Amino acid sequence: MAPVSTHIGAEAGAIAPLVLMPGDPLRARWIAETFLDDATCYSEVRGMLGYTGTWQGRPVSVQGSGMGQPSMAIYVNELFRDYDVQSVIRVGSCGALSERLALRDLVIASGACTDSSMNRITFEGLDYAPVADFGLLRAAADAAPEAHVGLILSADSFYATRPELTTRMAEHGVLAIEMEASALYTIAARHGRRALAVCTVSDHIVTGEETTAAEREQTFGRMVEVALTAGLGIGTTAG
Ligand SMILES: O=P(O)(O)O[C@H]1O[C@H](CO)[C@@H](O)[C@H]1O
Ligand SMILES: O=c1cc[nH]c(=O)[nH]1
Repeated sequence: MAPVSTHIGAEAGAIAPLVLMPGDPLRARWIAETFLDDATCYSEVRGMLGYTGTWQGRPVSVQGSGMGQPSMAIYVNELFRDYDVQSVIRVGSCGALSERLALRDLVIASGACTDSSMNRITFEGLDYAPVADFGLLRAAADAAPEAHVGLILSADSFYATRPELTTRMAEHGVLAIEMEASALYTIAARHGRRALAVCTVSDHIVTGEETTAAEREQTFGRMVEVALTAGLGIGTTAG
């Protein structure tokens, strides 16, 4: 059988109803090798690795998204449209914007602000509020009582040209900054599917502390456990 989508080289039926989605394709490989049983690689297109295996006997896939909302949007659109995926949980890294957060803390994003023009174009000047699926959010918060639950900022630029605007977001309660959740939440809503972002603090914008690339790739296991527990706990095969 031939692949059914443009950017994911998987055959029909090769991707599970629940997909964990890190930005880093090598984190996808680490998650598959570390957490899943009988994982097989279904796509290597553009190096954006995807795997399907099982966790506690239930099928789960892991698909890299790349960095930024345009890249995430390509993969998540194809997962929902071409592979009938029901739930996507981003398992990402993020930068802490508040001193209440420490390196390696978990952040569960109830909603995602953004500086991206993607939704401005879609909604023609209206301010859409991209939010997590409530069932997934509640399940993840139950699975990780230590996590911070709240707003994050999905920025288009890793290297901010106007850091004062990030500070203003933090002054309005935004906990952390990353680059994909806003598009994920918006596209999931458009398709009537479930989405959540669970992130690990990889660097601290206030204190300047940071983790290494190898740590971001291979040591953020707690967010993976939380995502698997939440994603499989709520009946992911339902429409
Ligand atoms: O570690 P990932 O999941 O890629 O997430 C964060 O890391 C990248 C930037 O270094 C961006 O994709 C950002 O959202
Ligand atoms: O997008 C990101 C991810 C981690 N840390 C940041 O500062 N930004």
